[in-house]
Amino acid sequence: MRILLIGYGKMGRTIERLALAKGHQIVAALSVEDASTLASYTKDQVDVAIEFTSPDAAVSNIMTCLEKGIPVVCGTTGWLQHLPQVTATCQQHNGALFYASNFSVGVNLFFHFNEYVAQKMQQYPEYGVQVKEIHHVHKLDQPSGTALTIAEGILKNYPDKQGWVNDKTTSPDILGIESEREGEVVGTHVVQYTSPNDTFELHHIAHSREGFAAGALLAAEWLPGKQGIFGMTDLLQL
Ligand SMILES: NC(=O)C1=CN([C@@H]2O[C@H](COP(=O)(O)OP(=O)(O)OC[C@H]3O[C@@H](n4cnc5c(N)ncnc54)[C@H](OP(=O)(O)O)[C@@H]3O)[C@@H](O)[C@H]2O)C=CC1
Ligand SMILES: O=C(O)C1=N[C@H](C(=O)O)C[C@H](O)C1
Repeated sequence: MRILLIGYGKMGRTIERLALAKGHQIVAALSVEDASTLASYTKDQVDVAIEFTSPDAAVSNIMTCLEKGIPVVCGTTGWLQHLPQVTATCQQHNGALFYASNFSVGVNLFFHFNEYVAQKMQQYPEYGVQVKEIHHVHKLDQPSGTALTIAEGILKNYPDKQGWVNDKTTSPDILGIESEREGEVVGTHVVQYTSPNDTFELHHIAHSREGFAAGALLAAEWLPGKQGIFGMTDLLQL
């Protein structure tokens, strides 16, 4: 497959390494300096684009790909408030977008179990629930996209909670998401249920970025030829 990498940082470089090992071709790897060249690529040159940049750059990059008819896999987090606008452009151009806040298979299993556990635990009000995420100090967005997906899975099972707050809280009306930035931590997510008598946790620790990159490549192999907006539940048997 001919892959256009948009973003050539920690994720872009990891994806490049795995893609070459699988026999794919990297048409180009664009960093900030090359951002203006994105519009020069056509669907005849590129089978799929993989976008891992920054919250500020993602929407414009996705829109350009959709307008040019290039299927795009996006892992950048922190831009979902613009999803309605992106969805409209995708429909208008009969385009294809694959987005996941986290491409790791393990985290997507975690998402699945998180919803199941929340559904059970909301029947036991003596347990308070909170989410915690820990990432490296270079991360631009907070809370992490993964923590927001986890929060969504909890909130849909806790109708009395009105939303989330990016802090620790003991309020029963709101879900607390605590964010910590520490060294080079790749990505750690915890859902904790605590009662006066005990605590139990769902805990996911990413040991490297390879799991994210492998999932993004699987999505990129799957997406060409499809139309619409897709996510990991379309790709994995969960
Ligand atoms: N969904 C998932 O599974 C995962 C998502 N992520 C998310 O992916 C994003 C990127 O992460 P990561 O690779 O670690 O970050 P990095 O900062 O290491 O890399 C981002 C790269 O994108 C470049 N860039 C910024 N704007 C543009 C643009 N307009 N065009 C082309 N390149 C651009 C940056 O250039 P410069 O360095 O010059 O600023 C940088 O090299 C983040 O939002 C992160 O949260 C990360 C891991 C997994
Ligand atoms: O910025 C990162 O590094 C990561 N970002 C994603 C997120 O915001 O959830 C996924 C992963 O945790 C690493």
